[in-house]
Amino acid sequence: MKKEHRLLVINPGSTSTKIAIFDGEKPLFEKKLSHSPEELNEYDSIIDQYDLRKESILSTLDEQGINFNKLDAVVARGGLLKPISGGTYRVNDLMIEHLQQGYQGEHASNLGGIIAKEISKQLDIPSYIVDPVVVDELQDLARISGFEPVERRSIFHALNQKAVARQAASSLNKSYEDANLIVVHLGGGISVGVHENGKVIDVNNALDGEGPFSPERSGGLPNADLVKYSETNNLEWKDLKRKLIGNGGIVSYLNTNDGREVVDRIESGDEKAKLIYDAMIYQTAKEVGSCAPVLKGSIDGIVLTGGLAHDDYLVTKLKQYINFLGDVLVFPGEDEMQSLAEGCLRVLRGEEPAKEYS
Ligand SMILES: Nc1ncnc2c1ncn2[C@@H]1O[C@H](COP(=O)(O)OP(=O)(O)OP(=O)(O)O)[C@@H](O)[C@H]1O
Ligand SMILES: CCCC(=O)O
Repeated sequence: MKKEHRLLVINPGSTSTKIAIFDGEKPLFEKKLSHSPEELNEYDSIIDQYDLRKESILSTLDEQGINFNKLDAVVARGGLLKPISGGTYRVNDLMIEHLQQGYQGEHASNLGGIIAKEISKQLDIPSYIVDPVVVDELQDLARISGFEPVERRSIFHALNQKAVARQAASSLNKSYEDANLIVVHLGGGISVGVHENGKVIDVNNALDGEGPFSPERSGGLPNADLVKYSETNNLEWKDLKRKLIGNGGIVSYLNTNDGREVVDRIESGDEKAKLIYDAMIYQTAKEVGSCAPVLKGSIDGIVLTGGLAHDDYLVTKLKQYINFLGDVLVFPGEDEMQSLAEGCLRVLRGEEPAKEYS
């Protein structure tokens, strides 16, 4: 029998580092290494967490008795690089430089490629990243913001959106390259992407304040009021960023980022929780609506995914607003580890060439 490729998969998130060993498509071992706020607060920047995260990966694999010499490749979630098209990229020196400097800002996934490269170098095997958050396939029209010095940027849940869009297209008996889909990732942040024939031609920048508010992020805010608020409170961008990303959205109104807690509060009669949660659903529906003309109404399906898509209350309400636009398909949660492994396997098996970051 042909030997399967064995992979180490690394996915650094804001409060955890997920790791897995895959034999082909099959996960042999998966673990979420949690990092407490106290532990992370000791570091000024995410890049400074490199040793902490790398050591916790290596010691966990060691405890599990994983034989590093049997690995064929390391694959990681990539970070805020230059805008690039979707696909699997070999980690190269320029990528490492840009991940270290945070080319488009700070994000936990900046550590993914760096740690992958370090481990793979010692084992003399290749390392890759797949569909990082900066995948940029925007059509030119979508880049225009309305104020010349500011260009719209594509920062979103590319890995999960692309993986789920492929599944949705296949369930519609289409190839991803032939399908027109609107994909709604409902996570700690919310991104709504227009997938036309295998390219995400428009999407809200879900990190830097476009689109609906979400459990942890404010989404788009009225410009003048935001500037007045920051001047009145004497806030620099780094302070404001902390309030809007991480402590914005539902957190700022209800002091929790947990959708399950909000739903429990609504069920026990909390009117404020209901108003805020309903408003998040309403804003998300408006964002979906704004995508329909991009496809000129030719929509094969609207796909709901991410953690909040597990919630029947949200899915039912959202469907009431958007059902008229087309069939709604629900793929709750995300499977980023599997998507990373599959992206790497497509390259190792020669089904797709590895892209070069340049
Ligand atoms: N069954 C559920 N019902 C309601 N909310 C849920 C359920 N499962 C997860 N959630 C909520 O989904 C949200 C996103 O969780 P998830 O863990 O998918 O996102 P994340 O990985 O932290 O963020 P992102 O997807 O933006 O990277 C959280 O508010 C979480 O509480
Ligand atoms: C918007 C990119 C992914 C995330 O941090 O939520």
